Amino acid sequence: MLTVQELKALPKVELHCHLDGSLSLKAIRKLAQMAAVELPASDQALRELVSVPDDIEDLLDYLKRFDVILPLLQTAEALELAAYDVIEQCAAENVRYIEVRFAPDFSTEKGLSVSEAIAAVIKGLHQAQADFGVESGLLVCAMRQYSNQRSQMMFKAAQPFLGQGLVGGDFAGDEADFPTEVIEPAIKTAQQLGIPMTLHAGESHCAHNVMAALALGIRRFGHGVALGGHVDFQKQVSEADGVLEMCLTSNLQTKAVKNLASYPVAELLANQVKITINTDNRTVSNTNLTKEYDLWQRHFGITKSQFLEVNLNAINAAFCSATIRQQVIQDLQKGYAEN
Ligand SMILES: O=c1[nH]cnc2c1ncn2[C@@H]1O[C@H](CO)[C@@H](O)[C@H]1O
Ligand SMILES: [Zn+2]
Repeated sequence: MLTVQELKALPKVELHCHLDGSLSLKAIRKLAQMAAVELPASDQALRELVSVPDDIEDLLDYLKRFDVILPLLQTAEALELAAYDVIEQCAAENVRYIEVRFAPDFSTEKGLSVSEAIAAVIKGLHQAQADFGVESGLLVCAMRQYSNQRSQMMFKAAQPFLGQGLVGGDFAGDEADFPTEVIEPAIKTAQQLGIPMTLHAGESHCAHNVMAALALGIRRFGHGVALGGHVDFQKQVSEADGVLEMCLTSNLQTKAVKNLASYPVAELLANQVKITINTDNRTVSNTNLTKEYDLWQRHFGITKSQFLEVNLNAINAAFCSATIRQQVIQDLQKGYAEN
C-alpha cells in the first residue's frame, strides 16, 4: 500500500468538484467578512456548520449544507476568491488538471448576472493557474429542480465563454424528483449550443437516469453508482465508452450506497466500465482527493498502476484542449514512474 504522503505526491486529475462545496475554512472566513456575515469563532464549530455528519438521510439533506455558503458567493470578488482557493488546495495535493463546477444561477441573488458570475470564476481559476501551475476548466451546473427555461437561459449566457475557460455543462440537484426526461429540453439546448455535457446521474438509486443520459449522447456521468447490480446497463455504458465520475465519501453520506461493501467497484471493473476518482465536495464531505485515494486502496485494493489508469480515464474524458491533454498525460506518466 502507498503511504498517504506517496498518494498525496502522485499527479492527479479530477473531473467532479463543486466550487461551492469545496472552500477552505480560511476562505469561508474571508468571504463571510466580505459579506458581513457572522460565523462561529472556533474552526471546529465552523466545520460542523459546513460539513455533513454521518447520519444525514439522503441527497436532499446533504444539499442543505450549501445554504450556509451560497449567500457568501454573491459578488464577483467572492467568486474569484473562491475559485482561487479551490485551486490552491488542489495544488497542495498535486492535482495537474481539474474541472471545477458551480451553478451560476445560485450566485444571482444580489444582482450579479450569470455572465458576470461565470467571468469571475474564470478569472480566479486563471489567476490560480498562473500562481500554482494547475490547469483547470469550468463546468456550469444547471439545476434539475429549475425550469427548463431557466436552464436554457443559463446555458445561452454561458456559451460565449467556451474556449475562454468554460469547458462544459452539467445538471446537479434533486435527481430523484427530476429525472433526466424532465430536463431533456435544456440538455438538448446545451448540446445545440455546442456545450460538452456531463450529468449527475445514477446518484439517487436511479440507474435509468444514466441510461436516459446515454441515449442523449452523454458519455460522462456524475456518480453513476446506481449502476451497481445492473450488469446490462454497465455493459451498455462500457460499450459506449462512458466514464463514471465516482465520489465515494459523498455517496456514503448521501446513502447512494448502503455501505462500503455494497460500493460496486469490483463489478464495474469486471464489466470494463471506466471509472474516475473524485471528491464531489471537499468541505461539505470533509474530504480531499488524497483521502479518497486512500479509501480506494484500503477498501477496494486499488493499486498504483490502477490509479494511473483511473487518471488516464479522467484526462481522456476531460473536456480540455488536446494540448493540455497531452501535457497532463506526460505529467502522469512521468509522475507515476518516479514516485
Ligand atoms: O452530489 C451532488 N449531487 C447533486 N447536486 C449536488 C451535489 N453536490 C453539490 N450539488 C449541488 O450543485 C450545486 C452547484 O455546485 C450546489 O450548490 C449543490 O446544490
Ligand atoms: Zn456532484
